[in-house]
Amino acid sequence: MAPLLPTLHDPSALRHFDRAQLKQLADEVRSCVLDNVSRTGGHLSSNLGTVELTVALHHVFNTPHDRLVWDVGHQTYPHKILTGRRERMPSLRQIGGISGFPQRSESEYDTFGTAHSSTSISAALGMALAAKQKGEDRHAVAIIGDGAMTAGMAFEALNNAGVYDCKLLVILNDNDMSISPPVGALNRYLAQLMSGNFYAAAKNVGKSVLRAAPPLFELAKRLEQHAKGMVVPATLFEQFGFNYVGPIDGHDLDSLVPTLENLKHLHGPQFLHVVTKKGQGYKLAEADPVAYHGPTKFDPAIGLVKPATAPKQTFTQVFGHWLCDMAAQDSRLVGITPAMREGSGLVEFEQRFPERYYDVGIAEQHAVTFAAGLACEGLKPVVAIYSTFLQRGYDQMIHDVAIQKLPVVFALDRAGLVGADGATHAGAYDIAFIRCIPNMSLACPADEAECRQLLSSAFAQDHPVAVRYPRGAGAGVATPPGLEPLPFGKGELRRSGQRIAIVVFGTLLYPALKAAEALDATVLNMRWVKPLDVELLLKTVATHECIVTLEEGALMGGAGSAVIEAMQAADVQMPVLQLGLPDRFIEHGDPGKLLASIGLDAAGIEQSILERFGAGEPAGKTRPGAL
Ligand SMILES: Cc1ncc(C[n+]2csc(CCOP(=O)(O)OP(=O)(O)O)c2C)c(N)n1
Ligand SMILES: CC(=O)[C@@H](O)[C@H](O)COP(=O)(O)O
Ligand SMILES: [Mg+2]
Repeated sequence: MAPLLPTLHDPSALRHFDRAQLKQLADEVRSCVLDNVSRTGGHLSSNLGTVELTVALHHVFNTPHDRLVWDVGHQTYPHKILTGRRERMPSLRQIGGISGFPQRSESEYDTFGTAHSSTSISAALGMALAAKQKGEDRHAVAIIGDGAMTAGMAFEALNNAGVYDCKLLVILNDNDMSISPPVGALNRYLAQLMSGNFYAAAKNVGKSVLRAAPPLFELAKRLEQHAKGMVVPATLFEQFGFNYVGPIDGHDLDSLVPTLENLKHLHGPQFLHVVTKKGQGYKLAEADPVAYHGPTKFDPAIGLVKPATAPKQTFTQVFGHWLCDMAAQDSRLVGITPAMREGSGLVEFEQRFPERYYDVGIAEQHAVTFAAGLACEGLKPVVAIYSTFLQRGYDQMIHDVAIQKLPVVFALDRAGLVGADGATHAGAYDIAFIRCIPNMSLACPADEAECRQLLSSAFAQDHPVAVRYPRGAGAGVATPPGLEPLPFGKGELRRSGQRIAIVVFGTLLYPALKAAEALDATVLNMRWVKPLDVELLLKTVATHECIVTLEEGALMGGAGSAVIEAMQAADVQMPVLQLGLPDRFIEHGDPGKLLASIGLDAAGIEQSILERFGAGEPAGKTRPGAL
């Protein structure tokens, strides 16, 4: 049979494919996903699991007129392949290439930009009600995973949607997995829905009844509802006002296509429960969907292999070891993750201290307030959370933790640029949004050793403290075995030089030291954004002509702003150059190249300083009055 995929430049042709062609197409899409992800790295298991669903959706719905809204968006490679981006797949998640997530700027088929979870039902409801208000005849379909469904936001949207008569279809893609095995009562409930006789009965009912396409549609609908009534008590989703259908096999096009065709003609909010397998069709990913959730490049014939030489220790590993060591020393310590056990380095902690480990699901807001509750009772919670996902828990951090001055430690992983995931996942804002909160402190270790020490410093405080560290490895500085803290709120003079002082917050210390060699500049390693070591800062300012601040965080309101505020408060006038993340979103790509592209590597730092302050003339002459 001639391949179908190369002839498809958009989904219009596949609307006319027969079932056999759709099956062939699904096989080709699956191979295309595996082939490309094995070369580029990226999200694999979830994409292998959505192949048939994607084919069926583009077959049944008139996309992009009908809106497909994917949740998280890490499962949209089949969708990208079918919507004109197959040939760009080799550029996936690389600079200038296509994104690993849906982006409105990338394609008209990407109806809603996403990468943080649990937004799809809200956005699709907005689209469905907008269509209704404007008198446009279109469907809005939200496709949400069982993991993403655990977030409060998904339930806020269900609660709102259930009372409207609009063309909204919510598809729950239930693969019984989040990144790691799913947690919580909803998961238990979905497992019940999928279990035993009910699933078998519903599946057969679906096949015998739902295959009857319109014009027998009304009859089919009645039969289906009757059949459902016989085997299913009202589901949670029906209580929310949805018409619930399922569970059906999400890899079986013979179930998917007629079910979707029928649902398209029903009135009011519809809910379809499909069951899929993460990693479907690639045995290694089926067996270990966690490892293949977001693998780096690999040979599909062999699968992921351990590197021959031990890679450098990552900051995540430094945190994981610290957490276990501190837990062994202090029985009050409890560790919390909002569904990021592997990514946040909690695997060993869960094994060793299961009774002190809490995976709360994709529920960042709850994670923070839950920690506050634990702290109220004298426990010492450590919330391990990606900087970008803490954005979800901001009010909780202020209202539930900081105002009550509760001693919660926030271990902020993925601070700064993260690379291939791009702007949605960059930890760009935590310095700016944390340092303005009273009672909060914020530390930014320059390397692995300081990371361990500053975590100990944070844990020793009687108020909330965040410690931010980046994705991956740092300078490679060996961590001390003990748990000795570094002094609270104190930085260090790292290099003495002339005229220019570079005031560094975090891991950019190392490129700064290189730049400083060339410029003979002074370097301060500040370690803390808040409290700021004002004494060290002002002492240094007094003996220099110009100041450079450096951080891997948004410039606006960031650590550099804190330095300028401190100088203003002390009535010190001096030119200040602020280096950090600019006021624009930085797309995906290799993190080293991205940092270089915005001048945050050693050469870029040196060049920016030379451009601003010259190679030796007095700073006042270079930029009079600058601050
Ligand atoms: C707000 C937020 N928290 C955490 C994540 C990290 N994350 C990405 S995918 C995922 C699991 C999603 O599970 P599910 O929706 O079931 O999709 P599956 O991976 O099973 O296809 C998590 C926790 C995220 N993207 N957004
Ligand atoms: C889609 C998502 O949010 C996660 O899968 C994320 O891509 C993981 O990122 P890390 O690879 O940095 O853990
Ligand atoms: Mg899932």
